Amino acid sequence: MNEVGLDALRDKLDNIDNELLKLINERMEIVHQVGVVKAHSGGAIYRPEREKAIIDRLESLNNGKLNRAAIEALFLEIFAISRNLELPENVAYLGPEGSFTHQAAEARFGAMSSYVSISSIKGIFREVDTKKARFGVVPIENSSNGIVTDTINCLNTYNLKIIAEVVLDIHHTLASTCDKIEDIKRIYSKDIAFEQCRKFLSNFGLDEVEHIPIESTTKAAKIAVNEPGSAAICPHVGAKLHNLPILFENIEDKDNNKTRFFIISDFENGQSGNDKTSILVTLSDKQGALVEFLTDFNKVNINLTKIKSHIVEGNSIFFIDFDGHKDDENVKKVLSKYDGNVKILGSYVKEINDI
Ligand SMILES: O=C(O)C(=O)C[C@]1(C(=O)O)C=C[C@@H](O)C=C1
Repeated sequence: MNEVGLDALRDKLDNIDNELLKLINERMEIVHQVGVVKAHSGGAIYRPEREKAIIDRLESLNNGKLNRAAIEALFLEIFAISRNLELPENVAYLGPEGSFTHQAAEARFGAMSSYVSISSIKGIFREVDTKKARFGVVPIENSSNGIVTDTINCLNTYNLKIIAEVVLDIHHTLASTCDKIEDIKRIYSKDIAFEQCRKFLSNFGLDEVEHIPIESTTKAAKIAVNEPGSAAICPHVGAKLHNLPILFENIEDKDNNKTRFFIISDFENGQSGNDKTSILVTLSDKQGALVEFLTDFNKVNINLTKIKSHIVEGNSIFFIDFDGHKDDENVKKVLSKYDGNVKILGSYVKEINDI
C-alpha cells in the first residue's frame, strides 16, 4: 500500500476515534448519574448480572468483525472504568503483585482500579469484612490440586457473599539467570506449582535439585533473580515483573491447568438468567442423608455441578455448586427443606470457561 492510502485510512481512524471518545465520555456522564442514584439508594456499584445483560445484547446486535471475546474485553474495561467513576473501590487480592490472583482481579476490575496485595486468604476476608476493601479475590480450586481449604473455611466463618467467579488458564514458566539447566542448584516456588510441573522437572533432571516452597510464585521470581544458581517456577507476568529471564514456558503437566477464583463482597446479586449458586451444607450422620439431599435437587430439576466434602473442626460439610439463582422458585423450595443446615455463599453469573 502506498503512503497516501495509509494516510487516508489513518485519517478515517482518527475521525472514528474522535467519535468514540465523544460517545464514551457521554456514556460516562450517564454513569456518573447512575452513581449519584446509587449513592442515595445504597445500591451496589458492581452489578455483574447487568454487565452480562449488556454484553449479551451487544453480541446479539453485532454484525461486524468483533467476536464475543473482543466485545467482552472492550466492555469489561469500560465497565471497570465506569465503576471507578461511580465510586473508586479497593480490590484486595492474594498477593504479591503479579500473582495469578492478581491477574484474576485485573481481568475483572481492569487497569484503573486500586489494588491491595494481602498475604493470606483470611487477611482478604478480614479486609472486606472490615470494609477496608470493597472486593476480595481468592482462589477456590485448581483443576490439578482441588479445593483451597482456607477459602472454604473463611466462607464458612465470615458472612460475606460470592458475587462473581473468574476462571484462569494457569501457565507456569521456569525462569532463571542461569544459562544452562545444569547450573540450577535450587528452585523456588509455591508447593502446588512444584506438583503441577512434576513431569517437566523429572524430564530435565530438576527433581534432583533442592525445591524450596515459599508462599507465592511471584515472590519466587523476586528471590531467584538475586541468587545465582537458583530458578523460579512462576507466572510469565511474575518473571517479567522481576526481570528474570524465562527459560521454558508452559511447563505444567496438564495443558488444561485452570484455577477458579471467587470475588467476594458484602452484597447479593440479582438474577441474570445464567447463574450459579454455591452453598455449604451440613448433613446429619444418618444413612442415606446425602442421597436424599441429592434426590431432592434432582426432583426440582436443579443441575448440581460440583460437590466436595470438607472437614471443618471435625465435622464433615459439603461444598456444592448448582445451576440457578437462590431466588429461583425451585431453588427456594429445595433449600427451605434444609433451612438451618445450609449456608448460601452467593449466586453469581456463570463463567463460560469452566473447570
Ligand atoms: O447499570 C448500573 O448499575 C451501572 O452502574 C452502570 C454499569 C455500566 O457501566 O453500564 C456500571 C457498573 C455496573 O457493574 C453495571 C453497569
